Amino acid sequence: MTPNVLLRHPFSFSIVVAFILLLADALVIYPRFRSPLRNIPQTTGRENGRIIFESPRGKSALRWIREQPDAELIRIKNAFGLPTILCSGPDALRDILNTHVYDFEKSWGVRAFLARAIGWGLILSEGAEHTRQKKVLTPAFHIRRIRELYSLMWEKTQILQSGLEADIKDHPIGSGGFGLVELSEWSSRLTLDIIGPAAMGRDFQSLTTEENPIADAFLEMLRPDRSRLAFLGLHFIIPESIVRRLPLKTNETLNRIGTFLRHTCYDIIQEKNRELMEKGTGLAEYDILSRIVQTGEFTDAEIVDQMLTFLAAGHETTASALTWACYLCAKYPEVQQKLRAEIHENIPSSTTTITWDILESMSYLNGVCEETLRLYPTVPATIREAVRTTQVAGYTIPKGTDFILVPYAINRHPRFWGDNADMIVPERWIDTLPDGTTRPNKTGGTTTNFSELTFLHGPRACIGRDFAKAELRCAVAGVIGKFEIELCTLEEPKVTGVITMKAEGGMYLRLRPIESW
Ligand code: HEM
Repeated sequence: MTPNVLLRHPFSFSIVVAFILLLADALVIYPRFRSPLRNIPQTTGRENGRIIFESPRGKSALRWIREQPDAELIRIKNAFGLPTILCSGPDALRDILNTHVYDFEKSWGVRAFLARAIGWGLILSEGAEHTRQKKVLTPAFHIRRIRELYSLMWEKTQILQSGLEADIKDHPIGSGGFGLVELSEWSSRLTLDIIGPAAMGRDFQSLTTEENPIADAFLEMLRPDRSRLAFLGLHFIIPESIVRRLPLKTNETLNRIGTFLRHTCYDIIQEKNRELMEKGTGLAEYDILSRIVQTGEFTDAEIVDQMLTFLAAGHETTASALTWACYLCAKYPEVQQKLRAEIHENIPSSTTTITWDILESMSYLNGVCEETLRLYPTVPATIREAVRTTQVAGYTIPKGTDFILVPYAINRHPRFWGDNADMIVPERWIDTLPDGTTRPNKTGGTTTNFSELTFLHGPRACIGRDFAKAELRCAVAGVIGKFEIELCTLEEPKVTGVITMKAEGGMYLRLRPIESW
């Protein structure tokens, strides 16, 4: 179309001009002169897309935060030049996680992707429905209930010890009684065998059986490889309803595993319903499922989704934390030795019965677990979208603005953690009282809760936080008490993972049993 043609067709001309003006407004005038986001400090270049593929996820965010240490918010351009906002200061985090928490939701595409793996349970519910579900489910995670589970957690940790001893014998390395052990799969099996009975009264026995379809299903579903990451990335650009119809192998795998896990959960729920009919409402209140069934608040289909959520969110996460705790102990032998001394002082042998007050009073154990969760937050990044125009740290945020929250970066922010933010310092989490005794503290010596985002905060915080911390304490005490651990290479493990932080190719470490414990 030449200009002459346009002048002869004024209507077409106006449409073209209007289109050019709209484009110029959207790409140049609005972002530079009118957008309420324009005053937020920004990074240079278009770097957002990296966050999905980089290793570790959150590395770039940490760099941006360190470049602008006092910023509450940082503007990043995504692959299409549109802004995504990184939350980097305590006021912004408070607004998003507490004050205006329901003005933010996880974007639809990512929720739809996650739903195929973890069901439409609590994690993916939003707004009033989330408030309702959280209210009903929270009592099942009361600290009193968690403490009742310590004996189950310790019993399973003892089974893990036997499994590791056998593995060491089968895979000797060098002289001196060491064996080469891949820790991440053992950790996964341990946490699955704890969440099974705790969540649904079903012992999957994955620590003792070679073939375990449930454990294998989760391992396959969450297998961290580039095709899975690329598949996740697709959900940011193509609607999920289209992605799920593409002839991709990942679609086939997710459908197959999803159907298998759903059927398994459904069968367990039917069993639980029958038990409830037979015994009336006096059903043992041991597992989370029994409690949920007895509330009468959810349909069977909804309970299947909640169970899938608890199984997925409740096992890979803590397994990852245990794996990184072992890695850190191998990397820092002085931390390992100090921790073992505390464990042996408080728990005379691996066959001793433990109680929650013993485990919860061990300051150094608490410090090592907290530092692991800080340095290797299982969920290194998560996203939010403003579902209405709102305010964050004094900035007006238009509806539709995308946000990223990056525990990996916040947890290593020198503004909160000082110059040694990247180092493991368990002592941060220990208070020394005037009489010289020590006790664990909850903030790592920082002045705000928002210095650590591993479990987030506020109404959307992880419901399983106390559960995970108890489980981690038990498992770390059992493994470090019973085994000396060494690195088998000085090379840093490459961190990967679709949602959680995993070591690429597994976490191979050298282990030697401590016979005297
Ligand atoms: C080290 C272990 C764990 C870590 C680091 C962790 C981390 C998180 C994070 C960051 C979230 C918020 C995600 C978001 O909103 O974007 C979350 C939510 C959640 N987690 Fe965990 N989690 C852990 C263990 C567990 C366990 C053991 C369970 C269950 C037994 C669990 C169940 C959930 C549920 C149901 C939610 C949704 C809460 C809500 O939206 O209200 N998590 N977790």
